Amino acid sequence: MSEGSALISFRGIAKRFEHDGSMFTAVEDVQLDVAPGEFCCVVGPSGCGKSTLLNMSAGLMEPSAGTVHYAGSPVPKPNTKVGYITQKDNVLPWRTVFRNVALPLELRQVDKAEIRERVSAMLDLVGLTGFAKAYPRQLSGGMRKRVALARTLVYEPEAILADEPFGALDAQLKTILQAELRRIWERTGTTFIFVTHDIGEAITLGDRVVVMSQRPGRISMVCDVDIPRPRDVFKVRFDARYAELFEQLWSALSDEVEQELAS
Ligand SMILES: Nc1ncnc2c1ncn2[C@@H]1O[C@H](COP(=O)(O)OP(=O)(O)OP(=O)(O)O)[C@@H](O)[C@H]1O
Repeated sequence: MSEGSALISFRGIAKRFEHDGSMFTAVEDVQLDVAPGEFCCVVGPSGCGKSTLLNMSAGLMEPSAGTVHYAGSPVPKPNTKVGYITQKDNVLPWRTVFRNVALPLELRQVDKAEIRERVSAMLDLVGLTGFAKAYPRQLSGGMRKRVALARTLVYEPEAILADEPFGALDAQLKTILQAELRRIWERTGTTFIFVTHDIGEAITLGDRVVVMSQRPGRISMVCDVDIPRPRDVFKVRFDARYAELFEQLWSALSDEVEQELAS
Protein backbone atom coordinates (compact mmCIF):
# COMPACT_ATOMS: atom_id res chain seq x y z
CA MET A 1 0.00 0.00 0.00
CA SER A 2 1.32 3.46 -0.78
CA GLU A 3 1.51 6.11 1.92
CA GLY A 4 -1.11 8.13 -0.01
CA SER A 5 -3.79 5.42 0.14
CA ALA A 6 -3.26 4.65 3.83
CA LEU A 7 -5.42 6.30 6.45
CA ILE A 8 -2.71 6.08 9.11
CA SER A 9 0.88 5.77 8.03
CA PHE A 10 3.97 5.40 10.22
CA ARG A 11 7.24 6.14 8.43
CA GLY A 12 10.65 5.77 10.05
CA ILE A 13 9.15 6.27 13.48
CA ALA A 14 11.33 6.39 16.57
CA LYS A 15 10.46 7.61 20.04
CA ARG A 16 12.92 8.37 22.79
CA PHE A 17 12.07 9.12 26.40
CA GLU A 18 14.05 10.25 29.39
CA HIS A 19 14.39 7.93 32.35
CA ASP A 20 16.51 8.67 35.44
CA GLY A 21 18.35 11.43 33.63
CA SER A 22 19.27 9.48 30.50
CA MET A 23 17.46 8.92 27.24
CA PHE A 24 16.26 5.53 26.05
CA THR A 25 14.67 4.44 22.80
CA ALA A 26 11.17 3.05 23.30
CA VAL A 27 10.26 2.58 19.63
CA GLU A 28 12.50 2.35 16.59
CA ASP A 29 12.19 2.16 12.81
CA VAL A 30 8.43 1.56 12.68
CA GLN A 31 6.95 1.45 9.18
CA LEU A 32 3.28 0.63 8.93
CA ASP A 33 0.39 1.62 6.68
CA VAL A 34 -3.14 1.09 7.94
CA ALA A 35 -5.73 1.13 5.15
CA PRO A 36 -9.10 2.87 5.43
CA GLY A 37 -11.57 0.41 6.94
CA GLU A 38 -8.85 -2.00 8.08
CA PHE A 39 -8.93 -3.73 11.45
CA CYS A 40 -5.27 -3.78 12.40
CA CYS A 41 -4.31 -5.52 15.65
CA VAL A 42 -1.01 -4.93 17.43
CA VAL A 43 0.51 -7.42 19.86
CA GLY A 44 3.87 -7.33 21.64
CA PRO A 45 5.59 -7.69 24.99
CA SER A 46 4.81 -5.27 27.79
CA GLY A 47 6.62 -1.95 27.35
CA CYS A 48 7.43 -2.43 23.63
CA GLY A 49 5.70 0.83 22.70
CA LYS A 50 2.19 -0.17 21.60
CA SER A 51 0.48 2.65 23.53
CA THR A 52 3.18 5.03 22.33
CA LEU A 53 2.20 4.29 18.71
CA LEU A 54 -1.45 4.97 19.56
CA ASN A 55 -0.52 8.21 21.34
CA MET A 56 1.36 9.36 18.25
CA SER A 57 -1.61 8.48 16.01
CA ALA A 58 -3.87 10.50 18.31
CA GLY A 59 -1.53 13.50 18.09
CA LEU A 60 -0.89 13.37 21.84
CA MET A 61 2.81 12.62 21.43
CA GLU A 62 5.33 13.55 18.75
CA PRO A 63 7.76 11.04 17.28
CA SER A 64 11.46 11.74 17.92
CA ALA A 65 12.14 10.72 14.31
CA GLY A 66 9.89 10.09 11.32
CA THR A 67 6.33 11.21 10.70
CA VAL A 68 2.92 9.76 11.37
CA HIS A 69 0.49 10.73 8.61
CA TYR A 70 -3.26 10.73 8.90
CA ALA A 71 -5.17 10.82 5.58
CA GLY A 72 -2.03 11.99 3.83
CA SER A 73 -1.08 14.85 6.19
CA PRO A 74 1.04 14.90 9.33
CA VAL A 75 -1.12 14.04 12.34
CA PRO A 76 -2.63 17.20 13.86
CA LYS A 77 -2.33 17.81 17.63
CA PRO A 78 -4.73 16.53 18.80
CA ASN A 79 -6.10 14.34 16.02
CA THR A 80 -9.84 14.98 16.35
CA LYS A 81 -10.66 12.53 13.54
CA VAL A 82 -9.84 9.54 15.75
CA GLY A 83 -11.56 8.10 18.79
CA TYR A 84 -9.30 6.75 21.52
CA ILE A 85 -10.34 3.98 23.91
CA THR A 86 -7.68 3.86 26.60
CA GLN A 87 -6.89 0.96 28.97
CA LYS A 88 -8.81 2.68 31.76
CA ASP A 89 -12.42 3.24 30.78
CA ASN A 90 -12.43 6.88 31.97
CA VAL A 91 -16.19 7.07 32.37
CA LEU A 92 -17.25 10.12 34.35
CA PRO A 93 -18.70 9.05 37.73
CA TRP A 94 -20.94 12.10 38.09
CA ARG A 95 -22.71 11.56 34.76
CA THR A 96 -25.34 8.93 34.03
CA VAL A 97 -24.70 6.34 31.33
CA PHE A 98 -26.76 8.41 28.91
CA ARG A 99 -24.86 11.61 29.69
CA ASN A 100 -21.49 9.86 29.48
CA VAL A 101 -22.27 8.65 25.99
CA ALA A 102 -23.78 12.02 25.03
CA LEU A 103 -20.64 13.93 26.06
CA PRO A 104 -18.78 13.95 22.71
CA LEU A 105 -21.97 15.07 20.93
CA GLU A 106 -22.54 17.84 23.51
CA LEU A 107 -18.96 19.01 22.94
CA ARG A 108 -19.69 19.13 19.21
CA GLN A 109 -22.87 21.11 19.92
CA VAL A 110 -25.14 18.57 18.28
CA ASP A 111 -28.81 19.43 18.61
CA LYS A 112 -30.54 17.92 21.69
CA ALA A 113 -33.14 15.85 19.79
CA GLU A 114 -30.39 14.32 17.64
CA ILE A 115 -28.31 13.58 20.74
CA ARG A 116 -31.26 11.71 22.27
CA GLU A 117 -31.75 9.69 19.12
CA ARG A 118 -28.09 8.83 18.55
CA VAL A 119 -27.32 7.98 22.18
CA SER A 120 -30.40 5.74 22.47
CA ALA A 121 -29.46 3.91 19.27
CA MET A 122 -25.90 3.47 20.54
CA LEU A 123 -27.05 2.14 23.93
CA ASP A 124 -29.16 -0.41 22.06
CA LEU A 125 -26.20 -1.37 19.90
CA VAL A 126 -23.90 -2.08 22.87
CA GLY A 127 -26.61 -3.81 24.88
CA LEU A 128 -27.13 -1.12 27.52
CA THR A 129 -30.80 -0.41 26.84
CA GLY A 130 -32.44 0.12 30.21
CA PHE A 131 -29.27 1.47 31.87
CA ALA A 132 -29.46 5.01 30.50
CA LYS A 133 -30.18 6.52 33.92
CA ALA A 134 -27.68 4.40 35.86
CA TYR A 135 -24.45 5.88 37.23
CA PRO A 136 -21.09 4.20 36.56
CA ARG A 137 -20.84 3.01 40.21
CA GLN A 138 -23.95 0.91 39.61
CA LEU A 139 -22.36 -0.91 36.65
CA SER A 140 -20.10 -3.92 36.33
CA GLY A 141 -16.63 -3.57 34.78
CA GLY A 142 -17.90 -4.99 31.49
CA MET A 143 -20.79 -2.56 31.37
CA ARG A 144 -18.43 0.36 31.98
CA LYS A 145 -16.33 -0.86 29.04
CA ARG A 146 -19.48 -0.82 26.91
CA VAL A 147 -20.16 2.75 28.01
CA ALA A 148 -16.63 3.72 26.97
CA LEU A 149 -17.09 1.94 23.63
CA ALA A 150 -20.47 3.62 23.03
CA ARG A 151 -19.04 7.02 23.92
CA THR A 152 -16.38 6.60 21.24
CA LEU A 153 -18.64 5.09 18.58
CA VAL A 154 -21.44 7.65 19.04
CA TYR A 155 -19.69 10.47 17.22
CA GLU A 156 -18.67 8.14 14.40
CA PRO A 157 -14.94 8.81 14.26
CA GLU A 158 -13.23 7.72 11.04
CA ALA A 159 -10.77 5.67 13.03
CA ILE A 160 -10.64 4.17 16.50
CA LEU A 161 -7.48 3.57 18.49
CA ALA A 162 -8.20 0.95 21.12
CA ASP A 163 -5.67 0.14 23.85
CA GLU A 164 -6.53 -3.27 25.29
CA PRO A 165 -10.16 -2.28 25.75
CA PHE A 166 -11.19 -5.75 26.92
CA GLY A 167 -7.96 -6.57 28.78
CA ALA A 168 -9.33 -6.91 32.29
CA LEU A 169 -12.53 -8.77 31.44
CA ASP A 170 -13.36 -12.41 31.98
CA ALA A 171 -13.22 -14.68 28.94
CA GLN A 172 -16.96 -14.97 28.43
CA LEU A 173 -17.69 -11.27 28.59
CA LYS A 174 -14.70 -10.58 26.38
CA THR A 175 -16.12 -12.87 23.69
CA ILE A 176 -19.51 -11.16 23.89
CA LEU A 177 -17.94 -7.71 23.52
CA GLN A 178 -15.73 -8.92 20.66
CA ALA A 179 -18.88 -10.10 18.88
CA GLU A 180 -20.47 -6.69 19.41
CA LEU A 181 -17.39 -4.89 18.20
CA ARG A 182 -17.17 -7.07 15.10
CA ARG A 183 -20.82 -6.42 14.32
CA ILE A 184 -20.31 -2.67 14.71
CA TRP A 185 -17.15 -2.73 12.61
CA GLU A 186 -18.85 -4.70 9.81
CA ARG A 187 -21.69 -2.16 9.82
CA THR A 188 -19.65 1.04 10.03
CA GLY A 189 -16.35 0.22 8.28
CA THR A 190 -14.42 2.21 10.90
CA THR A 191 -10.64 1.86 10.73
CA PHE A 192 -9.19 0.26 13.86
CA ILE A 193 -5.79 0.04 15.44
CA PHE A 194 -6.46 -2.39 18.26
CA VAL A 195 -3.78 -3.20 20.83
CA THR A 196 -4.16 -6.45 22.70
CA HIS A 197 -2.11 -8.99 24.63
CA ASP A 198 -4.48 -11.72 23.55
CA ILE A 199 -3.39 -13.50 20.33
CA GLY A 200 -6.78 -15.18 19.97
CA GLU A 201 -8.52 -11.82 20.16
CA ALA A 202 -6.16 -10.41 17.51
CA ILE A 203 -6.89 -13.31 15.11
CA THR A 204 -10.63 -13.18 15.79
CA LEU A 205 -10.93 -9.46 15.12
CA GLY A 206 -8.08 -8.48 12.83
CA ASP A 207 -7.45 -8.25 9.11
CA ARG A 208 -3.78 -8.14 10.04
CA VAL A 209 -1.82 -8.73 13.20
CA VAL A 210 1.33 -6.69 13.74
CA VAL A 211 3.84 -8.22 16.17
CA MET A 212 6.23 -5.86 17.92
CA SER A 213 9.61 -6.83 19.33
CA GLN A 214 10.78 -6.24 22.86
CA ARG A 215 12.15 -2.76 23.60
CA PRO A 216 13.12 -0.85 21.53
CA GLY A 217 9.86 -1.82 19.85
CA ARG A 218 10.18 -2.61 16.16
CA ILE A 219 7.75 -4.48 13.95
CA SER A 220 9.04 -8.03 13.90
CA MET A 221 6.21 -9.65 11.91
CA VAL A 222 3.02 -8.75 10.09
CA CYS A 223 0.54 -11.56 9.68
CA ASP A 224 -2.48 -11.45 7.34
CA VAL A 225 -5.50 -13.07 8.93
CA ASP A 226 -6.86 -14.91 5.91
CA ILE A 227 -9.91 -16.38 7.63
CA PRO A 228 -12.98 -15.42 5.61
CA ARG A 229 -15.45 -12.86 6.94
CA PRO A 230 -17.98 -12.62 8.40
CA ARG A 231 -16.37 -14.54 11.27
CA ASP A 232 -18.33 -15.98 14.11
CA VAL A 233 -16.33 -14.98 17.20
CA PHE A 234 -17.77 -17.91 19.12
CA LYS A 235 -16.72 -20.49 16.51
CA VAL A 236 -13.67 -19.05 14.75
CA ARG A 237 -11.30 -20.68 17.26
CA PHE A 238 -12.32 -24.09 15.86
CA ASP A 239 -11.16 -23.11 12.35
CA ALA A 240 -8.03 -24.99 11.25
CA ARG A 241 -6.49 -21.76 9.95
CA TYR A 242 -7.02 -20.12 13.34
CA ALA A 243 -4.87 -22.81 14.96
CA GLU A 244 -2.09 -22.29 12.38
CA LEU A 245 -2.09 -18.53 12.80
CA PHE A 246 -2.19 -18.89 16.58
CA GLU A 247 0.89 -21.11 16.52
CA GLN A 248 2.75 -18.76 14.18
CA LEU A 249 1.96 -15.69 16.31
CA TRP A 250 2.53 -17.52 19.60
CA SER A 251 5.97 -18.58 18.43
CA ALA A 252 6.90 -15.04 17.26
CA LEU A 253 5.65 -13.49 20.47
CA SER A 254 7.17 -16.03 22.84
CA ASP A 255 10.57 -15.49 21.17
CA GLU A 256 10.25 -11.79 22.02
CA VAL A 257 9.13 -12.42 25.59
CA GLU A 258 11.94 -14.95 26.17
CA GLN A 259 14.52 -12.46 24.89
CA GLU A 260 13.03 -9.84 27.19
CA LEU A 261 13.26 -12.18 30.20
CA ALA A 262 16.84 -13.13 29.31
CA SER A 263 18.00 -9.48 28.95
N1 LIG B 1 5.56 9.80 28.63
C1 LIG B 1 6.53 8.93 28.88
N2 LIG B 1 7.66 9.30 29.51
C2 LIG B 1 8.66 8.41 29.74
N3 LIG B 1 8.62 7.12 29.36
C3 LIG B 1 7.51 6.70 28.73
C4 LIG B 1 6.42 7.58 28.45
N4 LIG B 1 5.45 6.86 27.80
C5 LIG B 1 5.93 5.61 27.68
N5 LIG B 1 7.17 5.52 28.24
C6 LIG B 1 8.01 4.32 28.26
O1 LIG B 1 8.12 3.83 26.92
C7 LIG B 1 8.06 2.40 26.90
C8 LIG B 1 6.90 1.97 26.03
O2 LIG B 1 5.69 2.28 26.74
P1 LIG B 1 4.25 1.90 26.19
O3 LIG B 1 3.28 2.27 27.24
O4 LIG B 1 4.08 2.49 24.85
O5 LIG B 1 4.38 0.30 26.07
P2 LIG B 1 3.24 -0.77 25.83
O6 LIG B 1 3.76 -1.71 24.80
O7 LIG B 1 1.95 -0.11 25.54
O8 LIG B 1 3.19 -1.50 27.25
P3 LIG B 1 2.00 -2.33 27.95
O9 LIG B 1 1.74 -3.51 27.06
O10 LIG B 1 2.62 -2.73 29.26
O11 LIG B 1 0.83 -1.41 28.09
C9 LIG B 1 7.96 1.95 28.35
O12 LIG B 1 9.27 1.67 28.82
C10 LIG B 1 7.39 3.17 29.06
O13 LIG B 1 7.82 3.20 30.41
